[in-house]
Amino acid sequence: MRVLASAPAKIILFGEHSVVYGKPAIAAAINLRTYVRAEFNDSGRIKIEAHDIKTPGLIVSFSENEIYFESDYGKAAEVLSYVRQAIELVQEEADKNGRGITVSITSQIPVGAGLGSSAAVAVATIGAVSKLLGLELTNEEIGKLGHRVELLVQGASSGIDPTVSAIGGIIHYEKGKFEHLPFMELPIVVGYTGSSGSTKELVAMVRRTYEEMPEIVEPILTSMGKVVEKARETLLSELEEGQKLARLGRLMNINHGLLDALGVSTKKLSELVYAARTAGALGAKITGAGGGGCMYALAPERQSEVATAITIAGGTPMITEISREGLRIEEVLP
Ligand SMILES: Nc1ncnc2c1ncn2[C@@H]1O[C@H](COP(=O)(O)OP(=O)(O)O)[C@@H](O)[C@H]1O
Ligand SMILES: C[C@@](O)(CCOP(=O)(O)O)CC(=O)O
Ligand SMILES: [Mg+2]
Repeated sequence: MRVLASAPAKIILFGEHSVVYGKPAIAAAINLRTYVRAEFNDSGRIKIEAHDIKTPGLIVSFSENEIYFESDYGKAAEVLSYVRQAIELVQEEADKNGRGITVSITSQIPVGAGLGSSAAVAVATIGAVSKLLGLELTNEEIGKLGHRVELLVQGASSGIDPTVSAIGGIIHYEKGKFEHLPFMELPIVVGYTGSSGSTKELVAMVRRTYEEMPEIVEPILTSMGKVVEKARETLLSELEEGQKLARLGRLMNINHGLLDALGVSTKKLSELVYAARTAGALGAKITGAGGGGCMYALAPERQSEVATAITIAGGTPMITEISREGLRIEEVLP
């Protein structure tokens, strides 16, 4: 039997980082996907084929007739820990870990770019392997298992990314609970700096600042939570479309400033944010953990101008759409 599953990337519209501290956040699935194929093999082992992951450079040294491999294979193996944990959790749930399984991954999502590649790979793996092992899980349950994977690998995770990747659409999320917000096409442009940041490290960095200066960081996190509530209110309001987007844009700019105050922006991210605003975006901010990765801009009728401005500022623009669908089983072959 062979199963092919896919799960989408996301952008965090409002509230990354503060969501880890129990504040609300809003995220949307977008139409870039990670595909995971799972099938049984006869080796009795788990085999992972990750086709899009760059491993640290290969280092070899030679003497007269010997080759010595000096690469850090520990690091390379660590990169696959989301996939490994996802497979192990499903095996536990299914109470089956006898048979060999081959998991093969291809992905459209840039890695470490704030677009939730870790959650998408975990959710798609859980989706494919659970189906292979005959477990009947809902997408919501798969999102919860994805959260456990992120907690195991990262040490901390709010769970918003695996939730939105599993169920799709636009969600308001707080402490493990979510609500779908009305679906709307948001005129967004994502700008990729080309560099990456590790969520695990950035979340730990914010935690250290919090512990060192709680009296300063707590009010920042509280303000972020308030920005999110205002954004939710705006999205649900009867305001005319233009006014709604203008208000959301202003809230994005405030949210970006607060993220910058937490220290998760970079020079390049800020340059892309300002380039987008100058080109007419109503708002622009980081999406995801920061430290590199992506920003996004809200740019009704200005998407192509903003995309050009992002290119000129040295980034890669991506005009993406919100995805209604979360985890999808693409194909089951006997
Ligand atoms: N296609 C993939 N195959 C295997 N692992 C992946 C893939 N995409 C992402 N990952 C895992 O997710 C990690 C990146 O997650 P993270 O630091 O949370 O950034 P983000 O979720 O913003 O991309 C990678 O280092 C790798 O461990
Ligand atoms: C920083 C955070 O709020 C979002 C991280 O998203 P990403 O892994 O950078 O795509 C962490 C979390 O919510 O668990
Ligand atoms: Mg992640």
